[in-house]
Amino acid sequence: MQEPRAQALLEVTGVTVRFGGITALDGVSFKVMRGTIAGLIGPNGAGKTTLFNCLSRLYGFSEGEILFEGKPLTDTPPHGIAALGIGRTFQNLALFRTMSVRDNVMLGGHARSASGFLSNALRLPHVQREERQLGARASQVIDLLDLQAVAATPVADLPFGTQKRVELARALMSQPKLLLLDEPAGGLNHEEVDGLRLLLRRIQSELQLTMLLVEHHMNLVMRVSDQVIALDFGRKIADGTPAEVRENPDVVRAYLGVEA
Ligand SMILES: Nc1ncnc2c1ncn2[C@@H]1O[C@H](COP(=O)(O)OP(=O)(O)OP(=O)(O)O)[C@@H](O)[C@H]1O
Repeated sequence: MQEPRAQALLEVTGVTVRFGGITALDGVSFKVMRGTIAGLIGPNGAGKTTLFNCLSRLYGFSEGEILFEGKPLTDTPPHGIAALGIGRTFQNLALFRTMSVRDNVMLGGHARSASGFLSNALRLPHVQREERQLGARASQVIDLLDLQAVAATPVADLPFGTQKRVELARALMSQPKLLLLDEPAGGLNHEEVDGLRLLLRRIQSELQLTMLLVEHHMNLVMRVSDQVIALDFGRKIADGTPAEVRENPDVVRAYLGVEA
């Protein structure tokens, strides 16, 4: 039997999504191995967001299959995706701006908590235990993302780059096995992008996390990813190491719009 770490965590096979006359994804297949960072690139309209939305079950697909840990994703309803181990961040931050960093982070853990509304309201002993565990985990995640100094600060009072780290922290609270990052470098300055690259590597090594990121910031994708997948007009045009993909003539053509 194969070692679990050597297996693909995610296997996308022949996924096709159509919106009326538009084929947003056209038979896309790729694998992401456990513990690796994969970058998903492509010009505007290539199908990157559509693919993310398929992975978080916001969109259905007319053909193909997505296996997560060897099981069809379609076996799990959309609201069960976080509990299955797939977390995500959004292009536009989805934080509660008047709440503190710590409270925002804590909320990320509730997506996976087992307690129901009634036992929460009654503060039953197992709920209190769960709250304590969530609190301890929030402290760990806040430390990992260097947010200790601002833990009590309302999110609205923080610079945009720090707010993005809070969103990342919140996504980590659900203890995902696969983290989908939607343009994590969007809106960040040069220095912040470099900090993000180191942070993603730290998260990967400390939490043994697998990540798939959609990103337009080429420098970040090429430096942080173990594998890069390129889409164009809904089709996969390249899949390999950053060096291989950067030199691929179809990728060069897709970005420059000229013969390579
Ligand atoms: N809900 C939808 N209804 C109709 N068409 C859609 C929908 N979502 C995406 N599309 C179309 O599918 C194609 C792929 O779009 P998608 O947003 O996945 O591309 P993208 O690679 O994420 O682009 P960008 O980099 O600009 O975010 C586009 O032609 C888009 O107009």
